[in-house]
Amino acid sequence: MSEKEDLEETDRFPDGTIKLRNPHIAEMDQDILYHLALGSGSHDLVEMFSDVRYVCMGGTPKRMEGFANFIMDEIGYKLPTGTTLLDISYLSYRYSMYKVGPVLCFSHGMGIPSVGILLHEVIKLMYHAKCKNPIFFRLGTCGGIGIEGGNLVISESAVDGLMHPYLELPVLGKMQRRPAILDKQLAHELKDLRFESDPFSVTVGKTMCTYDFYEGQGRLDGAFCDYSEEDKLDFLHKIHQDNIVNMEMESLCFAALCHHAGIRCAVICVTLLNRLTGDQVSTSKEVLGKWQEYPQMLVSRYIKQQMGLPISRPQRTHPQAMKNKCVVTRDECSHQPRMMEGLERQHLCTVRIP
Ligand SMILES: O=P(O)(O)O[C@@H]1C[C@H](O)[C@@H](CO)O1
Ligand SMILES: O=c1cc[nH]c(=O)[nH]1
Repeated sequence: MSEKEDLEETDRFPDGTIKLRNPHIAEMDQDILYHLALGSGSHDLVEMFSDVRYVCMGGTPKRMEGFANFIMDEIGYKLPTGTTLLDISYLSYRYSMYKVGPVLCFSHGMGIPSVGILLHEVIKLMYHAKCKNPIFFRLGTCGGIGIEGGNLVISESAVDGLMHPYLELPVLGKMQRRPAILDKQLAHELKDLRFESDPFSVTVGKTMCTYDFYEGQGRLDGAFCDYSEEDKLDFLHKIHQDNIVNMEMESLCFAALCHHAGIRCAVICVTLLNRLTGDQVSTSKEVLGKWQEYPQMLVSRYIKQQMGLPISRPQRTHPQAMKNKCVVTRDECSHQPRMMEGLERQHLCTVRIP
């Protein structure tokens, strides 16, 4: 299988709108985006979504609602008078979806089947709405391989659990393969948006995308386990030597479907732990919540930069996060610090800032 790495102008129409690689859709009277509770007949998708330029997705509804509120503040977007931020897809009871000006936020659930279904419908949404040159981001969590918890990994490429760089899907009784290609330039542009003062490192590297959180990622703490700790560590060290820097569960499908649709995309995940030293996610929920905002900080800076907004001001806190508490690196804080469990380069200061 050989496929070009870079997207070309011909992957989209000259005006930047999506070329759908499915001749049947244009022939249909209407297209029901069932899992989004939207349809091309029931909704004016051009009116609702044609201004979308950035599509951001991550596992949980709470994270993506938090991101929608965060990006609203960051880009200074005001909702139309008399409206509040609503989950546009609430009637689907599957995924959540928030729109903040040119930014569309989705939750995608866990794993390849869930993100795959969502991507089919979001790509069709981009097509029906005539969105121009949309960029897709996955803002996720992952296990670091040789990277401690609370740091960022931007995927340069994605492989499955057998180190295959493509998504496999049985279609009509035959295995279909789609190369999982991510936009390397976008990955490095995002990395360059890290500030010195950020409490996290950013690694651009190869991601292993698995079909399971437990045995699929070589954990010893699932309901079942037929291998020893030595077997596990042999495997993790081996893939580490093959330049795998993290493991998660969606990047392969995300990269493959976006690339097939001619859409630039990036996967930015925060590590929840270093898998070379453990399996259980034992960091407090409060700290995990804060860590999950780190990918949002980079993506927000990218969006602001693209929109011509200033990004030089270091973001000290996230509105959803510490509710007016000072969250800065230890060196920056003049208050009396209270050290937080699991944070090496940070602390949560108990002083409220106005
Ligand atoms: O975006 P999320 O945090 O859902 O990404 C990873 C991969 C799985 O979906 C999940 C497993 O805990 O987290
Ligand atoms: O170890 C981890 C942590 C988050 N998500 C994963 O898929 N694996």
